[in-house]
Amino acid sequence: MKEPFLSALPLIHEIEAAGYEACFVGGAVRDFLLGRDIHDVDIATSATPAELKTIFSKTVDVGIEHGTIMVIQNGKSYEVTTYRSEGDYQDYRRPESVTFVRSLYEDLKRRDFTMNAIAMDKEGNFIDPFAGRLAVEKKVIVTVGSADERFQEDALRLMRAVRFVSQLGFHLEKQTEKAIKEHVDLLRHISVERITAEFEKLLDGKYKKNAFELLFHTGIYKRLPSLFNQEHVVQSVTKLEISPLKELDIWLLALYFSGEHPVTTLKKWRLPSKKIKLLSMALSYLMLRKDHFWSRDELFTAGKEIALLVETAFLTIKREDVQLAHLLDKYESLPIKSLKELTVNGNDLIRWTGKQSGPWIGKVLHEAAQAVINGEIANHKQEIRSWMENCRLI
Ligand SMILES: Nc1ccn([C@@H]2O[C@H](COP(=O)(O)OP(=O)(O)OP(=O)(O)O)[C@@H](O)[C@H]2O)c(=O)n1
Ligand SMILES: [Mg+2]
Repeated sequence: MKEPFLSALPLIHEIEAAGYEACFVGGAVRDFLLGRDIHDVDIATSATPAELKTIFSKTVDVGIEHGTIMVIQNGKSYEVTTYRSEGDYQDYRRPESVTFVRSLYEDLKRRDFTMNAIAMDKEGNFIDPFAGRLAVEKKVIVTVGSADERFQEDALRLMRAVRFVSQLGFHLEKQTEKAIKEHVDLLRHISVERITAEFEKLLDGKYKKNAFELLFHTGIYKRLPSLFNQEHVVQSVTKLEISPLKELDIWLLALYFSGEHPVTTLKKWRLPSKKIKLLSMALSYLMLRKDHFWSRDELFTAGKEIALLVETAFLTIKREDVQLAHLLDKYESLPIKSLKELTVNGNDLIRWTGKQSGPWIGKVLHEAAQAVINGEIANHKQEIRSWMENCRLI
């Protein structure tokens, strides 16, 4: 056995010493079998939360209504969940109240996919009544028992299936895929926040092209908080497979293909306002890098055109530039961020040239602004004027 299971072992020993069962379950066991990084181990037990509290001195009620408490030991925290059974699901969402059971089998039976229904005991033996290990070996996502029932119990599982495709590169078993198609409408019962949380994991996955194809193929995309243009997204995602950008890219694409104001789209996904701000800034920076100096309003209405630009920007931007933080630092350090910040305006141009006002003014200002952004000249009135004269712009 390896970390982080090893440091959680004493907990299992203590629960067992008190006369109850305890084992590792869920994503940690699945990821262990796959050789993936394991973030947090989940422990399942036959002891009720009240019984656990008599065993451990430091506990926090993190999800006690679902039978989960957090045990704190040696400065680390572990989620321990009491075995529970299916059948308490209401309105196709997670159950409001749960029925605790004493049997591990009953607990594994109510889980979503066989790969997530494998338990591992303290000696590293697997308890795998639904052939989850075989599914992992075959890279297949298949529900535990009836697919219809599992999806009706909690419709978020539709999204989970697709995000596992993206993270793990697995494929959907036939019946499971059929049931997803049939139950797409159930997603309307699921909160936007939960859908977005799964979608963000999907965006972070290595196999997002497959996942996006599935979103369209199953019809899930119609139930997402904002619409995507299917053809454009599939094309772009194919390119993005080789793009070093991770979540930023698809969020940006989501904006363009929705054909509406980016902030409107991102609000539909209920992203935190800080994130919305960061994404708009990253968007502006990408535009500036592609020599497109547009006002915010123009930027927001340019839709498709921006999409094409960003696609090429993804492919041309240097790898070290792509970290969001790096991108934003660069954006912050730009000498000007809009035409209005240029020290020269249209009236100056008219005065200097004696010419009539017209579309030429915008073009000249635009070129000067781009030169300032590229660091060719400083944002000083006289310097800009000389530069314009040298370039025969005025
Ligand atoms: N809608 C859900 C959510 C979770 N589970 C079960 O609860 C476990 C833990 O859930 P969670 O931590 O949300 O997902 P993981 O599968 O552990 O994935 P991750 O690695 O992203 O945490 C899952 O493995 C699965 O057995 C479920 O049956 N149905
Ligand atoms: Mg987990």
